[in-house]
Amino acid sequence: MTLSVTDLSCARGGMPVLEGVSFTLEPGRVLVLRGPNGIGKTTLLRTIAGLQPALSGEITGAEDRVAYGAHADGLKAALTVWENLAFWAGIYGTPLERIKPALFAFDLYPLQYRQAQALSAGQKRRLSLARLLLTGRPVWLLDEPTVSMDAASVGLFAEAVKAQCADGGSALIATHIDLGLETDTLDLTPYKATPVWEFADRAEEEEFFA
Ligand SMILES: Nc1ncnc2c1ncn2[C@@H]1O[C@H](COP(=O)(O)OP(=O)(O)OP(=O)(O)O)[C@@H](O)[C@H]1O
Repeated sequence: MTLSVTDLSCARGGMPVLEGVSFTLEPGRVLVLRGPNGIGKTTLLRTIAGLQPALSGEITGAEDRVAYGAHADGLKAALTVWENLAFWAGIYGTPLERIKPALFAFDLYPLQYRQAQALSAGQKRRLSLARLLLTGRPVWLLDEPTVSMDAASVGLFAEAVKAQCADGGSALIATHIDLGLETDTLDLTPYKATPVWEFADRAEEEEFFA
């Protein structure tokens, strides 16, 4: 099933951020979100994930079909790597046998008994991404998934995305790096919302903050 976004407008902190965003994401495809810092990539992903309401527009094919991987790792610090994955499997009703392949996919097998709080930043990121494999969800929504990861880990991630797509899934990924995958690209720059209000000049801004 295709994820379809039509004429979507969304806000952050009560301020409109993006207006009139439309795209489709077909099964088997990867769509990379581009645009400068602050343009609204996170806001768009959160809106599609259902974590915040849209201002207007329509999203179809999301609902309980998406797995959202945020910037933050969102791990349970005191649980081991294996326990974190088991916790996640429990939430999604995924058989525990699926944990082992997820450990291998992100080179976490040797670390499986280590508490999450004792992992390096890149290892935490790998664990966070390994959880996606336990969701069984066909559409991945990922926000800067490769931050802190070395080249080998980025390669593992790219392989996981490829496998997800080969399995009929898809991924919408906000990233500034080249994943070395065949992807489509959506630059959000043209969809920047008209600001409700802006400072007329520097003097007005300085006066406001004085
Ligand atoms: N918690 C928040 N409260 C209010 N405004 C926010 C909040 N987080 C972000 N914003 C604002 O919302 C706008 C969109 O931010 P968003 O994080 O979606 O952009 P982004 O494209 O993901 O940026 P980046 O590339 O830096 O991650 C920005 O103007 C930002 O300053």
